[in-house]
Amino acid sequence: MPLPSQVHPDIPTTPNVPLIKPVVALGPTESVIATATPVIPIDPIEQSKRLAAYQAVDHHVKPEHRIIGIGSGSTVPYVVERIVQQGAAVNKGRVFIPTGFQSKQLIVEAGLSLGDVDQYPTIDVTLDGADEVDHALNCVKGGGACHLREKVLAEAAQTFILVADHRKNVEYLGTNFASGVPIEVVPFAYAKVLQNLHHILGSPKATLRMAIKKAGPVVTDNGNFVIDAPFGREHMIDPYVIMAQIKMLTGVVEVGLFCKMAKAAYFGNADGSVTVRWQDGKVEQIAAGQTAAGSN
Ligand SMILES: O=C[C@H](O)[C@H](O)[C@H](O)COP(=O)(O)O
Repeated sequence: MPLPSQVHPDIPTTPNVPLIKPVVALGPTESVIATATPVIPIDPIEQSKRLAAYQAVDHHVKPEHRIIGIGSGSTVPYVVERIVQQGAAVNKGRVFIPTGFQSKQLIVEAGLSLGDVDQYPTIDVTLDGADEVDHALNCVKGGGACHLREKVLAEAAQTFILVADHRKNVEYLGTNFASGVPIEVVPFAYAKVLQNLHHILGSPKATLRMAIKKAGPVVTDNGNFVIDAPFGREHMIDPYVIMAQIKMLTGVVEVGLFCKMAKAAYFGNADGSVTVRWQDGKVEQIAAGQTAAGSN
């Protein structure tokens, strides 16, 4: 996964600054026809992600932090972008632990030092994206099939922080992210796990996740398959029970339900503000002019 400026070439690296065409020196025989420089608007959802990521990094990635977990998903490139902005001096002594191929690439391409959780089973802070987060800070993860490693890094972290845009901020899981709970399974067990999900745990629409540009199923960074299992609201009001039941099925490696693991969740809003939900239920609104990205 490339850095944010490569993912979205129309997005300037400094928020609120329009993209200017590069100036190219002309040769002596060349002339130029004056045209208005196009100002390409920043995608509002991308701006929301960046707001959340910047604010979370500014609050939780402190100079004394040495071991930092980097999660997966579309908001995480902005986390890395902000960490790089903290400067080479502070980043020199740090080690960054990825949750998968995407974050490993982000770390390497940003020139940061790479480590792994088997070397560093205690992490100062992990920042990660989410598919949805409820008001009790339960969340669905695994839309990108990274949730096994993500959960290990979340557990290893002294502080686990979620970052996302406002669409992920929901009262109940399954509100917008309807494809279901991602479940990583050992390949040879997938049919039995599916049968158990359909007939025992009450998810008749559970399906094996298929790849888009490859014939066959999605294969995770760990060589496993993923099942997506939708559950009704009655299970999602307090998802811990269904999470534990799914995890008990033989062949299941990890469930993409993270129950009350995060200390805080940062959501970038369309109006440029950031909503912060804390573990203790407190909700903080950071006004547009007060956000880290807004003040840049
Ligand atoms: O497996 C992927 C991770 O759990 C992601 O953090 C999650 O899917 C959110 O990704 P995105 O920000 O791309 O929606």
